[in-house]
Amino acid sequence: MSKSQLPLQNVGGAEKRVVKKEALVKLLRWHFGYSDFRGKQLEAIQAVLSGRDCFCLMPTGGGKSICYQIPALAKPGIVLVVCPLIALMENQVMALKEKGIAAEYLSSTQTVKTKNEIYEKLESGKPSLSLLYVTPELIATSGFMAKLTKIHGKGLISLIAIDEAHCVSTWGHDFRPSYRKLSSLRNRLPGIPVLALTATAAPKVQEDVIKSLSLENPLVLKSSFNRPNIYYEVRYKDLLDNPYSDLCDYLKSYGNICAIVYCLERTACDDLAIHLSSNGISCAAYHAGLNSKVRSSVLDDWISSKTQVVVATVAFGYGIDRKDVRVVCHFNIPKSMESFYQESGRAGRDQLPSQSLLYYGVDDRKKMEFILGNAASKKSHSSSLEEGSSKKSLADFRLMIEYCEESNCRRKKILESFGEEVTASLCAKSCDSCKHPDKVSKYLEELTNTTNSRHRNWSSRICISSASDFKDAEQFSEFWNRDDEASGSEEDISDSDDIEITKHIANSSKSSERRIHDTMESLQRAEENYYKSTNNQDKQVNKVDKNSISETLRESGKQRLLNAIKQNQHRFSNLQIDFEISAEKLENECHKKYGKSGKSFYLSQMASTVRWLSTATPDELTNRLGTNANMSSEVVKPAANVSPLPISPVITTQFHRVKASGTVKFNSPVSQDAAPPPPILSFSEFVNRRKTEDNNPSSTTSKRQSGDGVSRVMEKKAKC
Ligand SMILES: Nc1ncnc2c1ncn2[C@@H]1O[C@H](COP(=O)(O)OP(=O)(O)OP(=O)(O)O)[C@@H](O)[C@H]1O
Ligand SMILES: [Mg+2]
Repeated sequence: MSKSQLPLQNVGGAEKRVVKKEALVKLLRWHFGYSDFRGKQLEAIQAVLSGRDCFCLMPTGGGKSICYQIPALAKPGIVLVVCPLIALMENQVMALKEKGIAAEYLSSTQTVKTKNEIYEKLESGKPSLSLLYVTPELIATSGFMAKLTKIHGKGLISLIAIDEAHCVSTWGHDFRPSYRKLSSLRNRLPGIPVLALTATAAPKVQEDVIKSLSLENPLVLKSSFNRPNIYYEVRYKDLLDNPYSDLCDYLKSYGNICAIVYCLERTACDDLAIHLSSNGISCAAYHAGLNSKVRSSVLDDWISSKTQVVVATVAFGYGIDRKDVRVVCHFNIPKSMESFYQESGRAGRDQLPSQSLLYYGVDDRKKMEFILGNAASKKSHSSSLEEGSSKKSLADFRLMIEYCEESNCRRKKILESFGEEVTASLCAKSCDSCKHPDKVSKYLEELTNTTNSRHRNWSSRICISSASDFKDAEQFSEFWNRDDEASGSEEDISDSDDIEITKHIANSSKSSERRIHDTMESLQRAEENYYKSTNNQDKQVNKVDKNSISETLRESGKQRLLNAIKQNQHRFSNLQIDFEISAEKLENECHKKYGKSGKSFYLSQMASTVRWLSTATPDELTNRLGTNANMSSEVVKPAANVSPLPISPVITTQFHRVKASGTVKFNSPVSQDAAPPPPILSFSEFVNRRKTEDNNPSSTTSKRQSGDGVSRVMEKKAKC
């Protein structure tokens, strides 16, 4: 594989040769459309490109992914990315492919055929891949490790990136036993730099990550964890007449904004989602109790703005990159400051004013204390390591209680809990305690009085309910399941969504191959049973009725596909197709394939078609409409003057990768002359401005004109 010609510069002596900033910025602009690097991104990229290990600590939404995605484009070879969740890998790979970057992931959810194709690519000796995403469980298997060693032997691995690296540490809030096995990568793939990335700032976790991954003299980069665009607020359930209605009014007061509401239990998600929906809020529930088809459709609808609010357990979150989440609400107190920071940090990834709202209730607090205490007492019978981590869970939760029950600055509390020293003025009245100190003090006083007067009732109620309700809560909430993860399974489904299967595998004492085989069989059996039951109409009349596809559903399906085509029309602008007829053809295809199997299969097929439309090339769309759906030739006419594929401005070898994937965007990146960032508006200013723009669409004309894009691309090509 030929080396790229990126310009190098010497820093502090001849040995330290780093890639020049200008060349990297060009790549960033070309592939991602961003005008410059943020925070410590550049330093991290330069470090790993020079062959140095790096530990990179950046806040949620800070842009950690770019730290390994740019090296993948700057240097020949594959960047191996270890990710904790399949959903996260899928999202990132899909987004990269949309940008014409050759990325793949390997997971147990893929078909054997797809996996084999990727393995063939890897073993071809000249893989066109830039990034390969894998689960930590896959890395732990001897079969995959042997493959990696072989690829490494051919000099084809350029970097190992460990995303969400705090999962390595038992001190972190999301410990994953399989992450600990990643230390073997250092010995098995010698000479390859390792980049560990996390948004978890506890010093103990940092030390543990560096040690466990055997990072050698790493460059340690730490950014401030402050999220200045998030306003923090706590509301007290015990002082509200009806917290459900309060949340409903709160969301409505901002109009049709995008939000995530976190609940502790699955049933609470369902109830709250029903309540919000019945009050006119576009919303859906998401948790591991729903089948994967439903979850996938909820996710699709939310990402494509069809639904605005998702009411979810912690199963929802990692790697979901919707930038315009304006509100993250915790309807129950989270288990630790780290979880709270990660989850609330999903708001405002576009850096615009956003809100974190936490509903604190004394009942919720007791429930969580009970759960954590229970876990601690179970573990006190196990190893001292586990016992230590359980005590830590209780101490972590204490910080969350303090966050809610103290009248001091909330932002300061968050940052100080991560060991960051901050001045009182940093907050600039962007939390309720700083903005309305008198009100917050009054509420806390009322809370103390209320809890004191209700204390006796509570303690008896809590004791009675604890035996039954809390046991149920343990079964239907998500966060502790990660601790129960199988530690040696072949390739566990790295998704909290698949807890049942993982647990089943963990409990089995069979060989790993046998376990995989069993899992595949049980999945197949479940699918066959589903088909049998839906086809057996005599016995299952009610089920089929419930599952039937109405004309209204089909109409809304067509509309959904039409919207998806329109959203992606910049890519299909060279095709002379009638969007409505195309949507109808695609819907017909879905209905023909899955109509008989029932609503959920039909919906999931629709969802996957929407996803497909977001990455399909004009040719792929033509083929699908032309052959699969018998599209008439009048409808699909490929334009005669299809523009040639653009060439990346910096690396010529990249051209082949881009061309191979065939999904180059014709829209050019943003202007090279970076405009100064707009002033940060207050949250209400921002929402009001959006409302005005919505009412006056002519004020926001589209800037994405493919003609401009192509000519700019051609200009760049000429410069090259
Ligand atoms: N230099 C940049 N300029 C503008 N936007 C950027 C830049 N780098 C990244 N982003 C955008 O910021 C958002 C957050 O990036 P990313 O998902 O990598 O964050 P993260 O640090 O991994 O967050 P999390 O901890 O939640 O996983 C993305 O939408 C990404 O495209
Ligand atoms: Mg990330």
